[in-house]
Amino acid sequence: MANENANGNQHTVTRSPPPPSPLRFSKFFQSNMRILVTGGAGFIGSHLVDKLMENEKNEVIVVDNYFTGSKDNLKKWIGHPRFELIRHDVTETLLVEVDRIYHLACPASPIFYKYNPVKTIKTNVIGTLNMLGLAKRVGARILLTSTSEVYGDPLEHPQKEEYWGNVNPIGVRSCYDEGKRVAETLMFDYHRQHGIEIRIARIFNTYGPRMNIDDGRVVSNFIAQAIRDEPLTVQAPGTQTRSFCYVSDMVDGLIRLMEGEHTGPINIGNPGEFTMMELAENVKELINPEVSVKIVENTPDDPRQRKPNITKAKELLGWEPKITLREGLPFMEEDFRQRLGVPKKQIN
Ligand SMILES: NC(=O)c1ccc[n+]([C@@H]2O[C@H](COP(=O)([O-])OP(=O)(O)OC[C@H]3O[C@@H](n4cnc5c(N)ncnc54)[C@H](O)[C@@H]3O)[C@@H](O)[C@H]2O)c1
Ligand SMILES: O=C(O)[C@H]1O[C@H](OP(=O)(O)OP(=O)(O)OC[C@H]2O[C@@H](n3ccc(=O)[nH]c3=O)[C@H](O)[C@@H]2O)[C@H](O)[C@@H](O)[C@@H]1O
Repeated sequence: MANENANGNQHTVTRSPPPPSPLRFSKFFQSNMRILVTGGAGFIGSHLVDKLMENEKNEVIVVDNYFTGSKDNLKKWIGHPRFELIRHDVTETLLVEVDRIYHLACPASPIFYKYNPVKTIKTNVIGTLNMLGLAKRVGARILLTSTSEVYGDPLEHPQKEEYWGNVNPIGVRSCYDEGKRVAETLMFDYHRQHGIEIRIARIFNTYGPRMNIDDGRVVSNFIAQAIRDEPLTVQAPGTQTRSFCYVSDMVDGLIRLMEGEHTGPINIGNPGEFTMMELAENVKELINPEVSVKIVENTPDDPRQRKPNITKAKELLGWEPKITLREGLPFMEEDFRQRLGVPKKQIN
């Protein structure tokens, strides 16, 4: 068996994959697909769970250690007969019987992934090894949520999947970006050596309702600051760019990748590119025109530009994002206002 990689090369697979569970082909309704979502109590994970639970043939198991996620994000499913929530750290082995593994468990906000960098590396390396071991034992297909951070501070713009990146291996972000790079390597080695069915998504900055209010990422920071009448903290120089994808588009892309025929890596993101100053101006205009913008010190190794080339996602998955930044920000504002208990001011 052979599979195409992002460069169009063939990866030779030496063994056939383990046989999947007979349930996948069961004639009579039980649950056709038993799906594990690691990190399912987090921001993207909980939206993914909502979408997967819409299909009554899916049974969903979430494992999460609640480091950055919360049971609150899943409260509508707790007690549902097709849903199970397990407090578990992916750095420990896990024995469950499943057909699909969406492997998201990993803190994503720089503040949180830098808080305990050794634990972040363990989560990416040991956590991914454990999930691959599980996939191998039960013959499950596994999808890894990798990141645009594997491109580091990119010297190529926009970033195509073929680009190998410009990553500092010893910097304060390395626990995350190098951790994800090793996780991708492990995925391909298990694929080549053991025939595991793999999928790799390279996710670009995603935002939406349910992000932690004090998550520290830029969109959640600006929205919370605008609602609280606090200055928007643009980290210097403010000309650095990001491309922001709304969470429902992201979930749609991840499911298409999982159920499609291509291993990836495939970029999933919205190519609309903004400087941080432009983002601040959009938030100001849409949410609170009276708020000020303050330039503050940046953190080391902050990538200067980031924009996905999504040709592969379009051609191979028939996917492209639908929601623009200016359409998505108000949905997030509504969620943040509700959680902060601050209604929108009436403008006369
Ligand atoms: N949101 C983005 O912009 C973005 C971009 C690129 C990649 N990603 C990737 O997508 C995934 C989800 O990101 P998110 O934005 O939802 O972040 P998040 O922090 O909201 O969710 C991560 C979840 O993983 C859990 N977790 C962390 N370490 C764990 C461990 N050792 N064992 C079990 N659970 C653990 C957390 O408690 C949390 O519920 C991550 O893998 C992240 O690297 C996200
Ligand atoms: O999409 C990705 O691949 C990665 O993107 C983000 O990393 P980053 O882009 O650095 O995310 P933010 O912390 O939101 O920072 C974005 C930009 O906003 C700036 N920023 C951040 C916070 C703030 O208050 N003000 C501000 O100007 C930062 O300097 C940076 O240039 C995520 O945190 C990672 O989990 C994810 O893997």
